[in-house]
Amino acid sequence: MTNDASAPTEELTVDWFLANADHTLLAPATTRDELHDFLAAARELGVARVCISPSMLPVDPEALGGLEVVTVAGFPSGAHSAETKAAEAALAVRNGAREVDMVVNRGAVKSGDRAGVEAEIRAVRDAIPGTVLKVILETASLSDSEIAWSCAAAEAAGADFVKTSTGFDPAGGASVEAVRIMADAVGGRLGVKASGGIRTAADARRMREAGATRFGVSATAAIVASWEEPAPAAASAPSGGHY
Ligand SMILES: O=C[C@H](O)COP(=O)(O)O
Repeated sequence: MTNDASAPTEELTVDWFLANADHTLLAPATTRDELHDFLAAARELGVARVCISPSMLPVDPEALGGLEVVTVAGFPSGAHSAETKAAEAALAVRNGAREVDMVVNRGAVKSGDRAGVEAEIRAVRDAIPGTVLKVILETASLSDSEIAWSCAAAEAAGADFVKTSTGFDPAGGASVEAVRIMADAVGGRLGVKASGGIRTAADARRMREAGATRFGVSATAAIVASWEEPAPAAASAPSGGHY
């Protein structure tokens, strides 16, 4: 299964987390040297995948050292045309991306344009057949009902995952509540990627318990370092956001 949408029953070990984390570097001013250091750290951490900006592709296979490349389309606003997102995704796949995380058109979601949302996701889906496609909803800016029907649109359009956040929305990143709504909406048929503001192992565990099957994280080293720490008594929702 491409979306690892299995129910969250297995123990959340650090190895499972590393196998299901997209170690992320999407800061717009990232330099080539910073990318090089990030990839070296990713190999050291033992993650399976890195999520980087499409302008960084293709990546020297030696620098990748077996890491799979995830990239983004229409990032971070999502306000690009469907054609632009589809072309960006197709180019990224030609440049070595194995998975593409597209940002949904939030204006269309806010307008209640279910057909338009589904059509743009399908446009990207059709542009990259056989490549894992995730749909970023930017859930902190959506109502519960908007999250739920957007997930249904993503499923109908053939996406493999729904994903909470870009990590760049001032309104916030992933929340337990949003992940739960998404997991309920896709019912295990699609994966659920929690991303944005996940900073500790306790955050990751809460997301997993809510139904996350994948994590988008830039604080991967800190999460791994905090793995054996006791969980804090009070659950705090990650705030997310780089701005
Ligand atoms: O897509 C992934 C996010 O950009 C990661 O957000 P983060 O830097 O808050 O972990």
